[in-house]
Amino acid sequence: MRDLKEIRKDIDKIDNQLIELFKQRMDCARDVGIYKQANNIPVLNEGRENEILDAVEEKGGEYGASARLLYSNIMELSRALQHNIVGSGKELKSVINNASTDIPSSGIKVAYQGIKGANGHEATLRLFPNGEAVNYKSFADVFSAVDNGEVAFGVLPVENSSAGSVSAVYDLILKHRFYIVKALDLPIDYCLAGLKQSAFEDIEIVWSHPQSLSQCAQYIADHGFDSVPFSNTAIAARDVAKEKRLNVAAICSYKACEEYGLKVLDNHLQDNDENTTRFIVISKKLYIPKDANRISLCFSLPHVTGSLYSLLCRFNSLGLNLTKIESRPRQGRQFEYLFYLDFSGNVRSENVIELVSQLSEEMPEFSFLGNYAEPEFPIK
Ligand SMILES: O=C(O)C(=O)C[C@]1(C(=O)O)C=C[C@@H](O)C=C1
Repeated sequence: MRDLKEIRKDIDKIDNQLIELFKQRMDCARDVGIYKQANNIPVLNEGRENEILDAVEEKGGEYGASARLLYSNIMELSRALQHNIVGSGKELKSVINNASTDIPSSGIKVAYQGIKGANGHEATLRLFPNGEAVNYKSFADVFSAVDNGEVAFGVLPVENSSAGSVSAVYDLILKHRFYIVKALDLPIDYCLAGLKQSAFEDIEIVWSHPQSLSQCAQYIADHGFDSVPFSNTAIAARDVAKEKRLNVAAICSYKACEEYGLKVLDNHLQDNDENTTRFIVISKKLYIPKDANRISLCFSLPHVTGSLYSLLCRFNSLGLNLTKIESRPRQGRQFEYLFYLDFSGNVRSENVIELVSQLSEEMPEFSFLGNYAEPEFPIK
């Protein structure tokens, strides 16, 4: 066995050589950057990178896979350097610099999906206490209303703490790419809402939105109820009141129960006590409030080996905290995905805007979706 001190001496010697070579390589990358800027050539050259990665993997022998990983990181660093030289992301920087900081709070219409008493309605009232809440039948209708200017903003649920993402909304976000200007985690508390003349023992069937049925799945199973999906919790409550069947109740908010003249037959049905749903506000116009602390992006990945891995490394190396990553299959393209990503930060800080600008140049179908203020913890 070799002596540890001796081995470490060797490592130090090799590192001294490696760091010199690394500096020389970065100097070359900088020179390529200057050449690329002068000749208007894009920073990323996937073909060249793949050639280098294949060659080092082969030459790396038993360490081939590790050599590939090391080089993909090195080239990531060369690209970051070159993006600074060529001044990447000019368009995006100008969009961000021209964003307004103050979101109008009164004299505006705000769209939500469902009817009065729906969780979306409650979220809208909390997000825009002085706005006019306007209801639409579907999530797609909310997007259309924002698109054609019928309303200034739209409020949409994106994720529930126990039932997961609302994938239909993510698909619409990725399709329309409106800006996200606010977000809120709303505590969700469900009751069992029946007719005034019903008793708890009469109930055999529950009506609600599939997400809500899923958030109360254990409760429903424990009581042996049959469940029927509805497009919205408040619509389920309204229809229970309309159809007058003694054995049917809605799983809905306390507000919806009251709104449609129903009686609370049981309380707090959600399986998880900390049940919350995250709502976002979409807008055609970009607003970036001064206290913005969350950034959303969407893109697809370049065809470079390990591109998702190296993307995550970039956030990690800047100490930026990813709060969400969601992938959705691209329509009509097998095994190709669009990514939706949220992270903590403000684009007014230099390292954040540099990273976002670099990604805007490198990620196919990139969109900056917004930088908005979101409370760290659910409101009560
Ligand atoms: O060869 C180039 O075009 C470079 O910019 C150099 C380099 C590298 O570090 O090797 C960096 C970025 C490119 O995507 C490809 C390769």
